[in-house]
Amino acid sequence: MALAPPKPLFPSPSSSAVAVAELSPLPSSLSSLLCRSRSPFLGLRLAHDPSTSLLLLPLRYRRPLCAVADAAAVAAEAEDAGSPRPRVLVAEKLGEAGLELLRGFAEVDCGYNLPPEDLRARIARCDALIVRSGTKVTREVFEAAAGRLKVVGRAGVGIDNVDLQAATEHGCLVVNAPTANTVAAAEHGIALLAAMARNVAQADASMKAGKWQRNKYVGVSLVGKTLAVMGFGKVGSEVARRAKGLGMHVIAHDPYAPADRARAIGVELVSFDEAISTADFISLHMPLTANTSKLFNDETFSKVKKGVRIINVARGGVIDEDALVRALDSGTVAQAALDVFAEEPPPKDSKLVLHENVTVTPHLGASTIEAQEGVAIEIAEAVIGALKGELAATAVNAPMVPAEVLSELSPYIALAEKLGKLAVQLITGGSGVRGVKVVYSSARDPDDLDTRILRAMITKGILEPISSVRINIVNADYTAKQRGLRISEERISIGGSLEVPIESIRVHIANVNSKFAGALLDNNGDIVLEGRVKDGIPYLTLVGSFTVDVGLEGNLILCRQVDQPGIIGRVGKILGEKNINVNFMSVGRNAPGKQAIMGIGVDEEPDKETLRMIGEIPAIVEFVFLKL
Ligand SMILES: NC(=O)c1ccc[n+]([C@@H]2O[C@H](COP(=O)([O-])OP(=O)(O)OC[C@H]3O[C@@H](n4cnc5c(N)ncnc54)[C@H](O)[C@@H]3O)[C@@H](O)[C@H]2O)c1
Ligand SMILES: O=C(O)[C@H](O)COP(=O)(O)O
Repeated sequence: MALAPPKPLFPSPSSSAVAVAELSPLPSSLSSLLCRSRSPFLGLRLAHDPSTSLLLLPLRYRRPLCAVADAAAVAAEAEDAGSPRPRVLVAEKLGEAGLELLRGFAEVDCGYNLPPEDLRARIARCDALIVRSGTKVTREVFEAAAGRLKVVGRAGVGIDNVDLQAATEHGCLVVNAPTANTVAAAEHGIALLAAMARNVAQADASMKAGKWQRNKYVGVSLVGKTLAVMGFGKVGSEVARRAKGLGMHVIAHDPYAPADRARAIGVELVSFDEAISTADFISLHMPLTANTSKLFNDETFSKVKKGVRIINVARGGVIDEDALVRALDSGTVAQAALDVFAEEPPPKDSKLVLHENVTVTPHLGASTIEAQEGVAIEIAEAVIGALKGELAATAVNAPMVPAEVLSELSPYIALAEKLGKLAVQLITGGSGVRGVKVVYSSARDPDDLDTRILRAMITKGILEPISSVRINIVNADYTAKQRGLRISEERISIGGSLEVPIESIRVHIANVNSKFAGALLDNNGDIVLEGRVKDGIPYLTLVGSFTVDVGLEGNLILCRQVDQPGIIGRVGKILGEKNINVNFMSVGRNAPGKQAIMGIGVDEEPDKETLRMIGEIPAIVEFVFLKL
C-alpha cells in the first residue's frame, strides 16, 4: 500500500477569494470566536481592542496538523526513486511472517549475507535496512546511503553490530526487537548449563567416535549450587527463574536493576566481586558496551572460586578469550559453555573453541522457530512504524516517546518547528546563532512534561533552513552541538488546567541582529517569538514585545506600523488585488496611537512588486515576509 499524505479533516475549497469589508463594531464574542474557530472565515482581532474589527471573507477551511514526521516526504522520496513505495533491504534471514508484513507496505529486497562492498552498493536505494547480528552496519554503510536510509532494524536485541554514533549523525533511526527472543536465549542458556555440567556434547562426540567412556564424563550436579547471573535484564531474569526451578541458589549482579524485581523471584542482587567469588556457575547476560568489553579478564579470573563454570549467551566480547583459555588451562575455570564469540565465526584454529573443556554452539540463542517468527514480526512492525513517521517504541538512538504522549504533543511539535523556522528567518547576516533559550509555560509538574521532542523540533526549525543536513529527532541534538548552537530550556509554572500540556512556548535567540527590529525584545538583541496552540492549531502570539494572534499556516507577513486607522484595509486591498489569499490577520500594539505589529497569514508567496507596494504605505515602518 502506498504511503499517502495525511488526510485533511476539513476539505479545502478549490478556489479562494479575498474580499475586504469594514465591519464596525463587531461584537467581541463573535470576533474572538471567529479567530479561534475552524470556520471558513478569516478571523481578525485587534489584540487589545476587540471592539474594532475588520473581517475578510471567505477563506479556506483550516487544515489539520500533520503527522509528527513527514510520511509524505518518505513517499515522495520513494517516488522520486521510481517507486511509489519505500524500499527495504533485508540483509539476513528473517521469518516469513515479518517479510509478509513488510511486503504489504514496501518493496522488499532479500539480499542475505552480502559482502560489505555489495551492501554499500545497494544501500543508497533503500529507505530501511534489516539485519541480525551477522551484518556490520558501519559508518561506511551510512555514508554510502547518501541520506536516503531512514531506519535500521535490528531483528534481535544486541545492537553492537550497528555503529550507533554514525547512525545518529546521519539522522538514521535504529530500532531493535528486544522482547521476542528473550525466552529462546534463556532456554539456550539453561541448555548449555545442563549440557556442560553433564558433558553432553563431549560424550556425544566420543560415542560417535566409537568410544564408550563412562568414567571420563562424570559430571557435576546443579541442585544446591550457586549460580551468579551477571546482567539481570530480560534474559538474565528468565535464566534465574529457570535455575531456581532446578534447585539452584541464584544471586545476581546488575548495577542498574531494581532490587525489588530480583527479590520478587527470590534472587539477591550482590556486588560484582561477591558474585564472581562465591558462584559455582557464572552466566553472562549483559550487553557488549565500552564498559563491559573484556570485563572477564585475567584479573577477574584471579578472583573467581576455583573450578567455576562459565556460560555465555550474551556477547563474546564481554570475555577476554585469551584470558579464558589461560584460566581453563590452569583449572581456575573448570568448564565454559559459549554461544557467542568475539569474532563470529571464530577462526577455525581457535584455542577456545577447540578446548576440551569448552562446549560451543554457533550463536543459536535466538534460533528457535517461535523466536524467529516473533522477532520478524516485532522488527517489521517497528520498521514500518518508523517509515510512517511514527516514533518507535524500540528506538535505540532517539527518545522513546509513548504514543499517547506523542499524540497529545502533536500540535505543540508543529508549533515548535514553526517557531524555530520563523525565528531563524528574522536573523540578519553576520550575527550567527549561538544561544537559544526555550521557555515553556505549563500548569503541569515538570516531570509530567517531556520536552525532548519539542527541543528537537525547534532545533530542526532553526537549523534545517541553514544547513544541508536533514534534521530529525535522531540527530537534532548532535547537529546543534556540532554547529556550536547551545539550546537551553526553562519551565515556568503557571496556574491553569492540567489537561493542557503547555500554555505557551517562547523562543529567545540571543544577541543577534534582526531584519525586523520589532522582533527584538526591547531592542536588546534578543529575537523573541512566542506561540500557543488553540483548538489544535499553532498560533504566533508574541513578536518581540508585541502581542499578536496569527494562525501559523501558509506564509506570514509581519509589518510594524504607526498605529492609525486604515492600514489593515490598505494592506488587505493590495493582497486582494494581487490575488493573494489571506488566511489570518492580527494586530497587536503596546499603546494606542503608537506602534503596532500586524501579522498576516498568506497562502501564496507575494511577488516583489506586491511587497514593494506594502512597503510604500507611509505608516509602515518595516515589514518582512516569512515562509513557514
Ligand atoms: N545468544 C543469543 O542469541 C542472544 C539472544 C538474546 C540476547 N542476547 C544477548 O543477551 C544480552 C542480554 O539481553 P537482554 O535482552 O536480557 O538485554 P537487557 O537489556 O534486557 O538486559 C541487559 C542487562 O544488563 C545490565 N547491565 C548493563 N551493564 C552491566 C554491567 N556492567 N554489569 C552487569 N549488568 C549490566 C543492564 O542493566 C540490563 O539489566 C545482550 O547482550 C543480548 O545481545 C543474546
Ligand atoms: O542479540 C540478539 O538478539 C541475539 O544475539 C540474537 O542474534 P541473531 O539475531 O543474530 O540470532
